[in-house]
Amino acid sequence: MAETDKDDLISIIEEDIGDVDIPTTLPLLPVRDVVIFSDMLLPLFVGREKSVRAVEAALSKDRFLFVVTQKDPAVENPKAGDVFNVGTISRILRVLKLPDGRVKALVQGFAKARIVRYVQKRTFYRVAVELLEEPEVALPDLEVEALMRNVRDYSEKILALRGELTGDVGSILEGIEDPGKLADLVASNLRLKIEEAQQVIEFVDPVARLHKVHDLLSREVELSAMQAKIQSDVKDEISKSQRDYFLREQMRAIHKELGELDEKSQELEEYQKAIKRARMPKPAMEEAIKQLRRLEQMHPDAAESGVVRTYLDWLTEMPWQKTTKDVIDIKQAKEVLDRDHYGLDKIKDRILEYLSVRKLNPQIKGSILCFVGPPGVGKTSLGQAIAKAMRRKFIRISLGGIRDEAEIRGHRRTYIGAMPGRILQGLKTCGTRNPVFMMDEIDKLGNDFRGDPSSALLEALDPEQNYEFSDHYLNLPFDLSQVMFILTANVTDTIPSALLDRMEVIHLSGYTEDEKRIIAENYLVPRQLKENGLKPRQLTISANAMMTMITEYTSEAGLRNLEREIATICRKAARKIAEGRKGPFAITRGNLEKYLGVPKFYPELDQEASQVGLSTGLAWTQVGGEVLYVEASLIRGKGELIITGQIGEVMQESARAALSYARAYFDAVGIKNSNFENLDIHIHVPAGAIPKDGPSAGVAMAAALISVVTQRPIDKDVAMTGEITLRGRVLPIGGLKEKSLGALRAGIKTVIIPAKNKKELEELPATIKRKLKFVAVQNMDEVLDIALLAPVAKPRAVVPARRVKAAKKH
Ligand SMILES: Nc1ncnc2c1ncn2[C@@H]1O[C@H](COP(=O)(O)OP(=O)(O)OP(=O)(O)O)[C@@H](O)[C@H]1O
Repeated sequence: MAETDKDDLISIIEEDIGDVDIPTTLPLLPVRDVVIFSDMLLPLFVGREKSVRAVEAALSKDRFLFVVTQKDPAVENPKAGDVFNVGTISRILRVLKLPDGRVKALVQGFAKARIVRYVQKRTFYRVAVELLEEPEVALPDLEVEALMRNVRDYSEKILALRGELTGDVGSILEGIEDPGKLADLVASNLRLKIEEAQQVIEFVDPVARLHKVHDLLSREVELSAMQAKIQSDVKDEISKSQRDYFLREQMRAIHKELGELDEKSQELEEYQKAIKRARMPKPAMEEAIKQLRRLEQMHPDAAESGVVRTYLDWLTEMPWQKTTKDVIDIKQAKEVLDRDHYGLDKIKDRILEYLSVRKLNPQIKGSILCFVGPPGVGKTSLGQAIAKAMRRKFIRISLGGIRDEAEIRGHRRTYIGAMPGRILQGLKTCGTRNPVFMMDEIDKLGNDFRGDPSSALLEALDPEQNYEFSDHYLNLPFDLSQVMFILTANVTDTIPSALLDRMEVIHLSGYTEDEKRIIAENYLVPRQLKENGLKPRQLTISANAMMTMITEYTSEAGLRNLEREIATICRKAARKIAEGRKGPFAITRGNLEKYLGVPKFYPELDQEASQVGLSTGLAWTQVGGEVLYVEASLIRGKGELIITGQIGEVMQESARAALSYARAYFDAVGIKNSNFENLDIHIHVPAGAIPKDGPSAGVAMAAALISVVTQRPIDKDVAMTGEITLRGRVLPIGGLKEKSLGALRAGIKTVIIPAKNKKELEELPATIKRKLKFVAVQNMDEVLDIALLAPVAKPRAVVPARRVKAAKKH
């Protein structure tokens, strides 16, 4: 058997064999796994019996052998067809007989030859060969030189990539000028596959052989480069993570040595404790543990781990079981309500009844309270007082402008930056699951393609289903049934009806000027003094000054702006004291302007004189009651009705009804309707861009129309409210108290109200009734009797020239 010892250095020996006769019949030595090229030195272990004989035969003669490669290295006893035809005539340079019968021989390739026939086949093969003479290459040849240069470069590159490049390789390669020899040397050192090496040897023409080697080399360069890259990438990756791992382990060992926990274990342990502390219901606990496991397996820097941590934080910080103990002492609750709020007797009673029921039946799934009223009338502070009375925590969120369902119910965790909805956020902030939870501006809730927040809200508020409210972020049911929800709104019309059905609406109306003064003196001023660091004796505000502030510096149903003005005075006084001035400061009507600047409102001046075609209606808006002026005029046109001034559909219809009534009236009083054929009737409801709607201005519109046609001015001190029918009946309206307060603020003296509203007068504060004269009417005739003054000119249905011009200009 002939085996190559591939690890032995194979090098070239330039030996002149010119004077040696190369025989053409030689013993055959089949070898496996190697192709021997001319000039190549190769140590061989010869073990197979036939091969040992062949070696012995060679040694007994001139030491020449024909070394040829087996096609299949696995064949133990190769026959004629099992070896390639082309091989190398080689000479044994040295032999060593081994004790086990094997022979170690060092052979050197001499010349390339092809087997012509098998001469002897018995104990070993002997073959007759034909020498394959290489054709001469005519040098210098540019192409051959370029090829040789490339082959040298490639060889060096490959050896470098394999890490086998030694200093002398370059010079050895440089030293070979024969293209055939270069091809052989490179091929023999390239660790080619047997088939490829055999292909190379079979090219007799040296240039063709060099080409083949060149092709093999270029492929090998690519392969080796790729291999090297992959290896280095893998190595980099491995070495980085190994390094990190190693460092982390070291840190862990150090911490352990110091009796401390490393950051990760510490964090995990803390979460574990927090999960226990949170006393979650079973499903939440299971989810928390599952997430903790996930976190444990994650690399601390993985992006996903942040998401898991935030989720765990939420889970563990939610007040799953934490509650405050309700103390419902009705007497004490009354004290708290009275201490913080003046008046509001009916509302306080209603709240105390609500609390009493809760005291007797704590499990009651009662309705939800909803405070409705203009801004600054104490809705929020009543909510706070309820919380205080029950010793519950108080939390307040505003729903105004919320359009996205996710604001209520949270975003799914798959979104980046996902968060639970406002309700759970609120609960987490206050830390108990039974707070008084106030939701402001329920009437300003939006609704669009992002979902309907009101349906999510309904789920949260509905006592039938809110014991397992499901927030998209938490994705676990949370019990809201212990929360006491209180909603607030300015009006009820825009509250989604499904919500309104479930609420117990408590109306809070605005305050009269006297009430405001009393509240200001007893509640707002002491609070503002305290907040601004002043002592009561350092600043006093006279009753007169306070009244002026109420009438000339604010014009509102509630107390917001008044409190702000008081705060301004306190701040200014505080500054003076801080600057070293000694008090006390007394604010009087005389020096009020020094503190607050010029008055902002002149209520008495709203309408200086009674005018033709100008009536005063009363409106009930989001900010309380207000006067509403209605102007009517006749201009040349085609008998059309023009209505302007941001008014809603109901009010427009009301204007048409008023016009129809007015026409019937003109007929009745003998004014020909044919007079209007060339005239347009224009009704305008001025005062800002505030949208106005509702039917209760019908009476005021009819009065303005009749006034402009009859040329009788309308008494400026009279305000009117009521819906009108085509036959002139006056129908009832809502919000009488608010409207009366609005009328008072505007300096009105007489208010015409529908007869059906008369009963409500009993509930109005005495101060209002003292200052305002109420006249209840059944029909429009009565209104006209009270409101219209004597005509300023002859009744006519034509337009004064001055007005036509003005109208044309526009
Ligand atoms: N009856 C009252 N007695 C004492 N203080 C009052 C009374 N009503 C309102 N206030 C005070 O007036 C201020 C404004 O009230 P609050 O903030 O409760 O109004 P609100 O109705 O909630 O207004 P908004 O609708 O704008 O939220 C508060 O400082 C409140 O304490």
